[in-house]
Amino acid sequence: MPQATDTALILANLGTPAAPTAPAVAAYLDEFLSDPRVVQLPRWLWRPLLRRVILPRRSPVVAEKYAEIWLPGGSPLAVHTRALAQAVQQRLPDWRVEHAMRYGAPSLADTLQRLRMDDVRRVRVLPLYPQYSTTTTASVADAVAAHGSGMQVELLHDYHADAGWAAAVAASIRAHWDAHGRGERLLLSFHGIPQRLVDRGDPYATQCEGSARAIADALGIAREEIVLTYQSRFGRERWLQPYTMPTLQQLARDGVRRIDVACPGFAVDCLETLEEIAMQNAEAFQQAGGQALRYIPCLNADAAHAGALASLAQRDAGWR
Ligand SMILES: C=CC1=C(C)c2cc3[nH]c(cc4nc(cc5[nH]c(cc1n2)c(C)c5CCC(=O)O)C(CCC(=O)O)=C4C)c(C)c3C=C
Ligand SMILES: [Fe+2]
Ligand SMILES: [Fe+2]
Repeated sequence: MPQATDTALILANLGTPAAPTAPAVAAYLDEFLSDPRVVQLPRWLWRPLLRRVILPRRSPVVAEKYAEIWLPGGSPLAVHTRALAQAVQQRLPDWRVEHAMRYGAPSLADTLQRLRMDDVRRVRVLPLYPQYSTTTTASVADAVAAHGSGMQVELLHDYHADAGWAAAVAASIRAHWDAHGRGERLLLSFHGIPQRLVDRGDPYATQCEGSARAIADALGIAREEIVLTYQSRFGRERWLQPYTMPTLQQLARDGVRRIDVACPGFAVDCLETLEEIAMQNAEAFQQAGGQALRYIPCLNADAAHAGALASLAQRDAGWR
């Protein structure tokens, strides 16, 4: 078990553009989509396609989406990740708690370097992905392996069925029900990944299922009362199904009027929750005949979230 002061905890998140502008989004997507953990096409084919076709077309469109959700303090993902790290720091006064991004700033490389300069010897890296995926968690592991030399660095694999985390998610759903009444359905939407990766052994889908079960248990409802879907498909190949948007549209056509949607695969709110779910999917649900999609925010810097992560950080099991 790590001891005081010479121990640090890094909360590692995906990263986000520095500004809601096409050049900043292009720089971010360039780094993100060049990661072979994320896109597995051969480099000679993918690099020119990305640089010449995808970034010029996609960046201005995506920049407008970021502009719609941008906060005074920056991108929501950055603002909430920072606040979460501060909340965890308060619960771990003997640790040094930092946050870092896999893509963009503050980078994992710079953060590890700063800790090394300050003679921190033990670092625990907690990827802010409750469910393990090769596309996310393993990519953080790659960066840590590349930049974590000279220190004892441990990484948490996942916390998809952690009781404290599931209880925090359940409490946020209950609070939403108390404030707004319970909708006719509860839908949990997770970020998708290509089905191909799951077929090759990525445990992500199994862990998303496990999370839904843990959240149902913590809510005291049956798993069957939850609809589980996958969002944010990128590219043309088959991703994990069922897809979020067509499922919502079908539910509306089937007569569901009010639906509650939470995104427990995202530790903090970001483009994929605030724009894709709370704006785009909410509109599609209404256009298909639904009355209201009520989005339940991510845990963000909630006390229960910070408490669950602080207790994970201190635990002996799960780190390697
Ligand atoms: C929560 C886990 C995530 C998994 C798994 C994941 C896989 C994955 N994502 C892409 C492509 C994109 N994702 C984008 C945004 C985005 N993705 C996650 C999380 C996961 N991605 C988050 C938290 C965000 C939001 C970032 C923010 O700034 O708010 C984007 C960028 C937006 C866009 O251009 O649409 C892309 C692209 C792939 C290809 C993939 C697995 C193969
Ligand atoms: Fe993504
Ligand atoms: Fe998206």
